Amino acid sequence: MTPESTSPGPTNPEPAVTLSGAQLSRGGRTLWSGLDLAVRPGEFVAVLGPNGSGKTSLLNVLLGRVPLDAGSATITGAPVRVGNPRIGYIPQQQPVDPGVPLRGVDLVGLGVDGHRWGVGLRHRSRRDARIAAAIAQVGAERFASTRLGSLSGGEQQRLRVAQALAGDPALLLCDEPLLSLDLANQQLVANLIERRRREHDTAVLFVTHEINPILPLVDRVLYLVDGRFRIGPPEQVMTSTVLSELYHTDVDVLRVRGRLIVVGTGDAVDALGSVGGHHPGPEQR
Ligand SMILES: Nc1ncnc2c1ncn2[C@@H]1O[C@H](COP(=O)(O)OP(=O)(O)OP(=O)(O)O)[C@@H](O)[C@H]1O
Repeated sequence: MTPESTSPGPTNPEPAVTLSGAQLSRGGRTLWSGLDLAVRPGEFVAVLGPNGSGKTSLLNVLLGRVPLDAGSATITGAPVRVGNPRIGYIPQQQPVDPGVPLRGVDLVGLGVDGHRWGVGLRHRSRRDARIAAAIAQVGAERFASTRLGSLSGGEQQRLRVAQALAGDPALLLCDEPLLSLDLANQQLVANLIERRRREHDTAVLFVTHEINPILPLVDRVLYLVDGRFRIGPPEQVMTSTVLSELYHTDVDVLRVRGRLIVVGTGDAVDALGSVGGHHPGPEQR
């Protein structure tokens, strides 16, 4: 597959992300190779795959933290680099020690001037206004001045979203942002990301093990398995045929009340881990 977009223009804008012939090996293993992908502005791409398939490593490549072994990667037309202000990043949730003196408002502040360490915005009032706007965007005014370690996982995650949005990103990289959130907070965080995408044409690369909470939002899926991958709309990739090919074993994909249930057999049960929503939901338990 080759990146779909050619020369940028009003009807063919610069892709938010391009990967061309991208290859990455870690620990002596090729995670993926020959990866071609162009993500257009405003596109929502879910990145799925079992543990260790290279999803987080892909985000690290786009963040400029890990070099490709072959091929190239660009962000809004420019080569990847560390500290790219066009990128908003929501990392995997880490527990925050209650003793850490960082407040929500400080975390969001890093999103405003994090790419300009030691310089900051010229006018403090403008910086404060941007922080306040980002906090308001996620409805976190009530707890923004509280220490992060004293906040619930859902409250912390809202502030991480605010931090990622504060820099006005063209691309949002989200690493399992719904992990360990209850259903209401999953919905809330997914809606915040979706609103950003819709209102600002921000492209979204969303790493997840559970596609169901975001299924209505997803334009395309990038599914990585043991060095193999498929890219396409969910209805073309999340099928028994495609997943059986990727896993080299029988995998059934069922649609139950708008949810995708992935059922593997033999090794696939282990290989699938928590992939793609095969967990029994409350209604199946
Ligand atoms: N710095 C590193 N050095 C060596 N190997 C690494 C490094 N970082 C990651 N890896 C290996 O690369 C592989 C892919 O890791 P990665 O974190 O990208 O997977 P993932 O698909 O995000 O997994 P998970 O679903 O468990 O988060 C793993 O086998 C991991 O051990």
